[in-house]
Amino acid sequence: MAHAYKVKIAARLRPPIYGEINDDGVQVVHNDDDISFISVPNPRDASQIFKFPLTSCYDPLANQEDIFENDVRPMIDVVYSGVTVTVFAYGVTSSGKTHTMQGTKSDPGIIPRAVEALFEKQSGLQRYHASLAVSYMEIYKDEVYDLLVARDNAPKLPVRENDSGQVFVANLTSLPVDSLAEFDKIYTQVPTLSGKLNLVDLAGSENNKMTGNDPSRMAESAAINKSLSVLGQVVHAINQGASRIPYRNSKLTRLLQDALGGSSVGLLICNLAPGVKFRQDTLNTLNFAVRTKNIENKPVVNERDNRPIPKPHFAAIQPSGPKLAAAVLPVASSSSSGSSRPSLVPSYPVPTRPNSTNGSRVPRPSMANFGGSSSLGPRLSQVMAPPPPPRATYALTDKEIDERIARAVEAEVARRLEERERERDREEDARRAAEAEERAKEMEKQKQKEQQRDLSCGQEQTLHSSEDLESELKKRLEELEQKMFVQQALARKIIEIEWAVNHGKPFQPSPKRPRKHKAKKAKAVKNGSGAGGGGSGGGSGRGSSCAAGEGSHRNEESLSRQDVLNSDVVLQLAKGSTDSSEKENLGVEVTNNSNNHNSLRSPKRQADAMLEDDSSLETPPPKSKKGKMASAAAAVVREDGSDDDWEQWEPPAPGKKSKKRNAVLV
Ligand SMILES: Nc1ncnc2c1ncn2[C@@H]1O[C@H](COP(=O)(O)OP(=O)(O)OP(=O)(O)O)[C@@H](O)[C@H]1O
Repeated sequence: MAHAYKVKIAARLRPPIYGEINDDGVQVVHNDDDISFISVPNPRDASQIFKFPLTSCYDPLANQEDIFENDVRPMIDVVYSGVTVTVFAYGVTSSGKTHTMQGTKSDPGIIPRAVEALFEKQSGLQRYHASLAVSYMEIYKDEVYDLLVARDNAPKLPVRENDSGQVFVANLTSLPVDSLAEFDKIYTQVPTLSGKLNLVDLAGSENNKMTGNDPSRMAESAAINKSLSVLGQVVHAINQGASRIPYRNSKLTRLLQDALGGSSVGLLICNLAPGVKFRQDTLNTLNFAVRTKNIENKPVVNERDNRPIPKPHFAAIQPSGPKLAAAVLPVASSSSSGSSRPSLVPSYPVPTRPNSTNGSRVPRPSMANFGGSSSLGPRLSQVMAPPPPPRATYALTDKEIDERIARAVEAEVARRLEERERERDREEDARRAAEAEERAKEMEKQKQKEQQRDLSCGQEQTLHSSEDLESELKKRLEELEQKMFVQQALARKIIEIEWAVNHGKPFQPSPKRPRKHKAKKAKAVKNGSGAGGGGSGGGSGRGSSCAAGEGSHRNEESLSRQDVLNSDVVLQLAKGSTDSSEKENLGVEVTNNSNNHNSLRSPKRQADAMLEDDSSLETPPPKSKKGKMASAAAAVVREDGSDDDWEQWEPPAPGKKSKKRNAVLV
């Protein structure tokens, strides 16, 4: 919750200028107990004195520096905390508003001093950087004009409100008053504060009787009166706790909205003209001041607090001061002119300040108490009564209130800065977290890519290795198959030789296998009946043709088991059979040298030759019909050698045999 901060009110009574009578119609009183107030006799009853205790009361001897140092310079610090500050001068024509706000070259007022202070403060900033820009506008006949463009074609500027409820003048020129280029360079890197100092010189609050009969001036005065009237209505509505504040009824109040119940810190300087001549205007001005000082702003939160102020309103105590009611705004008509036009009062030499020894007092903040929520009514009523209120009735002095307000503002500013710091830290953390997350995602993607690459690489390798393995297996299989064929052929021969030896009969090669079986086998192999199929197919193929069949297969197993009938042994047998007698016994005729050649060949070539010669391994022919081939084959495989069929089988006669063999070998 933002701290409520009341509008500060200062009153400055200018010295009489040339031609004016110093009749003590209005006085600034500094009591011994350091209470200052503005004293104005009741115009209708001089015995009655109205006393207006305000935040600061400056007598005619106060100079520009006093006002600036006491009331304005503290606001500069607030501006640099990011809070909008509005200082506006209010008073009757020629009361000294322009003198207070602008001053002269030799005696500069609040505006040049404030700008100078802003620069001083800016150069002293270490942690923050600030840019300064100036806008200058005039409200004339309830229209806003930009004073930084040529007057001839200056358009009327609209007053608008942004999303956060801040009122601004659209298209108003804003000129940088420092090197903006340098600021831009570091703008994005450092935090910036957006404070605003509104310095407002209002039009005279007098009635338009003094404007004469000039129609143009009358219209001008009416517009001024209207805006000042609305200003009074706004102040009144705020004090009443009204649900609707008529800010929009005039451009002036619209633009001062922030300073009147908004988020701006406000300082109202009431300029007072001396003498009985201005007494009624002075009362009007001070009435306005009294009502305005009850307005509470919230410098931090841009929200207007329309809640009723817990202090009795000035109007509520009007019965106790019947004369005061007439002095409350709106004012009656009088002569008036815009703030930018020259003063109606000619300028005269200003009296110099006398030495302090002559009893005049340096203006200082009033010590009068106005801060208590219930102090205004009694105080005002006491103001109406001759005896001043006892000191004890004031709970706090102005100084204490000022200190409290300053502390509250400082605390709020510190809180806001901390909040911004935390916000920045949070943003930084969030940014870092987002970056880390991004990096993690990136790494994860990279990892997945690498994994995919490795996987495809491994698959390729596996594929290659499996292809290699397959071709290797095929190669080995072919070799084994070839060996097996060789062994089968040899085994068959051995069996036949053994049979011939055992039966004392000459070796007679098996009858030639029919050609068609060979073709079948080739077809089977071609159809990919597999290695096992090749082996068994080959065996059966040959078995079916030579009647060796399973028997030869079993013998092949036996050969491989005992490793006796390996190719060397077989070759020896074959070699040994070269003897002619044995040749006769074995039934091997060397009529064809190809057999001898075969025995001298390499195992592979021998196998090929044997296979080729396999045609000579003729199975004993069936006795009768084809159907007996199977039983003959079964007889061959019996190990006990008691094969009736084979015994019954007679090798062919030599003559027939050679004929047959020739037929086979050819
Ligand atoms: N404190 C002061 N000390 C000396 N002279 C002053 C002081 N205040 C005002 N004056 C003089 O009084 C005359 C009127 O003052 P100024 O023009 O500032 O009044 P104003 O309120 O701005 O009038 P307007 O409403 O017409 O703009 C000027 O000549 C100015 O020099």
